[in-house]
Amino acid sequence: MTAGPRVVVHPDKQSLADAAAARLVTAVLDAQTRNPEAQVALTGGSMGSAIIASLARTPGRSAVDWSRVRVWWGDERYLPAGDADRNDTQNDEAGLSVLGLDPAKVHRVAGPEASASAEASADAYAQTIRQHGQKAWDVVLFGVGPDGHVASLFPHHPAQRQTDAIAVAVHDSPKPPPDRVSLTFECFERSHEVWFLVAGGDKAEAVAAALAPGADRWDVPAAGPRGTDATLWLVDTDAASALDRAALD
Ligand SMILES: O=C1O[C@H](COP(=O)(O)O)[C@@H](O)[C@H](O)[C@H]1O
Repeated sequence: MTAGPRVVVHPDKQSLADAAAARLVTAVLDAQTRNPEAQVALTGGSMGSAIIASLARTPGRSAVDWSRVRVWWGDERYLPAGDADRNDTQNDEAGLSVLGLDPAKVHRVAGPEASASAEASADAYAQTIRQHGQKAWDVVLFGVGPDGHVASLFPHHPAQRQTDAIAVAVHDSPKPPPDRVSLTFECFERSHEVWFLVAGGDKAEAVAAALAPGADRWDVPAAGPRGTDATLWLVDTDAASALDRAALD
């Protein structure tokens, strides 16, 4: 069973990031009452860094035992460690280190300097998830591209159709860089909570398309992932502008 999408509209990008950060603190605390460790999958892009920056500033973060949080990425651009275009680098620059995570529990996707190919990196990441992952992610964060992509699962891209795998190599990505590693839809199915964080008018059509009844993930990947407990669309007013607001209230 999965939870149908629920939309929460915030006035602007900053208040969305701040509210999502506060929500994440609560979700992590809850997860740590269920299990020894909380499992969180981070995301890149504009909102992926915005939530980390807000988290690093929120006083409520001190309530969490961050040494009991295991951090993953839903996708990574297949670039060398430290490259400014990597999702983890952008999250680091936003303040990830301020949280006090245990570096051994921060699971980064290997880049070309540490793996023979994106395929080898995807296999190694899947292996690490098998070793350390619990039965399900507690929270998976997604940004959404203007084309409706999530993680590195793009519309009409064959990597979307990979089954029987936790992680997949993505080549010829329509958004640079061309080579990436992404977790699969199959893997994201094991999520308690899935949160889409979306700000900006350039994302409005993608948000409306993903939330349209009967939306197909092949056309709009963001229509795919759902949590077993919650599927939250945390959006700002601009990103919500193509939604039928009457239907949201
Ligand atoms: O390439 C990617 O894009 C999305 C969204 O990025 P944005 O800058 O349009 O917000 C991101 O969530 C994803 O993780 C990433 O690799």
